[in-house]
Amino acid sequence: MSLYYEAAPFLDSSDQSGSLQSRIFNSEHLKSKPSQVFALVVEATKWSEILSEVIQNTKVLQQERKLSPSLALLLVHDLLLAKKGISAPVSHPLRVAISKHKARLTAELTKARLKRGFASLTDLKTHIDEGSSSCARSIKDCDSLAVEEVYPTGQWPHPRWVRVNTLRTSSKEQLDTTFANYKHVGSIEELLTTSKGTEKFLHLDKHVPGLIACSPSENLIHIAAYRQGLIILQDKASCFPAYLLGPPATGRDCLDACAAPGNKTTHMAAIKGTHGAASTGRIYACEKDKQRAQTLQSMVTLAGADNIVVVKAGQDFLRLDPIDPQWNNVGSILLDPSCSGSGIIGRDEELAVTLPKIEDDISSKSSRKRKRKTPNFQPTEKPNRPDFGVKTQGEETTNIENETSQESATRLEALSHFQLKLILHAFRFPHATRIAYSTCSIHPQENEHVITNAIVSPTATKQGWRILRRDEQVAGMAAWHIRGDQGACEEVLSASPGVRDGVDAEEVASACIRCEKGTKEGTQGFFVAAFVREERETSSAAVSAQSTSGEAEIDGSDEDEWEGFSDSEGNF
Ligand SMILES: C[S@@+](CC[C@H](N)C(=O)[O-])C[C@H]1O[C@@H](n2cnc3c(N)ncnc32)[C@H](O)[C@@H]1O
Repeated sequence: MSLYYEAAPFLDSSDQSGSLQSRIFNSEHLKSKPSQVFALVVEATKWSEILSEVIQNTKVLQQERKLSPSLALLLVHDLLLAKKGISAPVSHPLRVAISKHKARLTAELTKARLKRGFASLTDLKTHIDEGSSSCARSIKDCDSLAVEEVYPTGQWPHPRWVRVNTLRTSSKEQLDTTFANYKHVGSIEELLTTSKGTEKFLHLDKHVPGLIACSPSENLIHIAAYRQGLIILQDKASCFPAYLLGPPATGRDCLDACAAPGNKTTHMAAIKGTHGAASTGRIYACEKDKQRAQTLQSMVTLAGADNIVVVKAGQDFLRLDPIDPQWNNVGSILLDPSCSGSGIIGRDEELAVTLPKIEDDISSKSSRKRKRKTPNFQPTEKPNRPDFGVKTQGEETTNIENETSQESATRLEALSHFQLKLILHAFRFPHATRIAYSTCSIHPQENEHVITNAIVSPTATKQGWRILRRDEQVAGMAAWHIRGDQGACEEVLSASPGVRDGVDAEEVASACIRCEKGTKEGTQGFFVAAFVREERETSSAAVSAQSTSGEAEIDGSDEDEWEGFSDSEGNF
């Protein structure tokens, strides 16, 4: 019997006894692999709202009488979204029945996507993944099965992270209403391994205020609190940058250099909002991509942050003039630039679909760049890639890891330069005293190397920037146990001896915060660090003079060399 015939009853079933996975894995009638049935049902469920609309609009069910709604949903899912397409021979009646409608189904999916304001299928996928999960609620009721059998990748499932939007509500209010029927558990591990019938569980995060972890199977995108912007689905690691940056002194402005889709922007707004709307200052949110800026604007409005956030649609951060008087009040800058996205859970498939063009852009731009000039501060070209203890690192195949080592080194080098360039530009805002830098990459080339290169740059020295040490960080971030890789910092320092005395690799590494993916912490792969300097009076003339010296080879390079990188980001 076909996989689809076997999976369909699980979609139809009103049987809620036990979790979906226990019902599938304990079924005695399956001929297909239970893990395959389980993955298909979970994925199709995540997409059911949109695909049902697509199926209805194409009137496929009226024309293909042998298809039930569930069968059609499963088939359309695989036809339009699965990497390998439909798992049946070309002549299989189900495959024939659905494939002949492919053109209309694809067109309807595009319409459904645009109607929801998503510029690309990748954006929609990210949104869907944020709103649901391919992981099961619990593995406890599958005690007899190895984790690998339940989760074929061997990874721990990813909790559903919820940030309470304190611009619109409070944690107490949400715990008393939206989450009133949830039982509290003491750790993520307990959350991921607890299941009792239909009972719901949550864990209050110990590191970021107002952050809640729910079971992976929790589908919150349909609930009122989400639709009204009271809660925001945001991965734990993605909440670190705004929290680490910290609420700036009241009245000071913030810049979010790379803002769309806006999770960190609205988190910053929520932190600033606690000062009271009148005295918060503004957040200027730059987004180079105009379409993504529309998503950003919608998110800002939904979050109730319109009175704090000013969206600069189509604005390239690198084209802002730091000494323009309009930025005189900017005290903090958040830099969350485009990156390889190697830390994102479920990234592999997405990359395979979307990255070829971007990779082409990066490699062609970077080879053009090499012909022109060599920057003073080159991120180390071929660093040893340390093992950060990511459980599944060997199994992860991001596009970068699939490339030849020369291709991936070239691409990472290009990304590193872009990221370093953003930081050096941020250093020039004369009245800024804090900068947070983050990526959803696990590669040291985009993380420790960039941070250390920035600290030893002439701009950092002249402008007085240094790393924000662990002991100076806000309590939750100082307490986080996974820190940066010292060896990676040492590589950069040893390549630039004497450039800036007093920079200590151990101190820099411990100031860096890392998150690993696929572990019991329930985070994605992520990196964040912050820079700080004392408040000082810097005349515009002095800043201007400084900005034209030093690392001009980096900062003076043609802006268009950096075009093409803007979509390689991971968005949470
Ligand atoms: C990793 S995403 C940012 C995610 C966002 N901070 C969040 O938490 O929702 C990077 C974004 O930066 C934008 N971007 C890239 N280069 C930029 C530049 N030079 N100026 C402004 N935006 C840029 C990209 O278009 C992309 O939307």
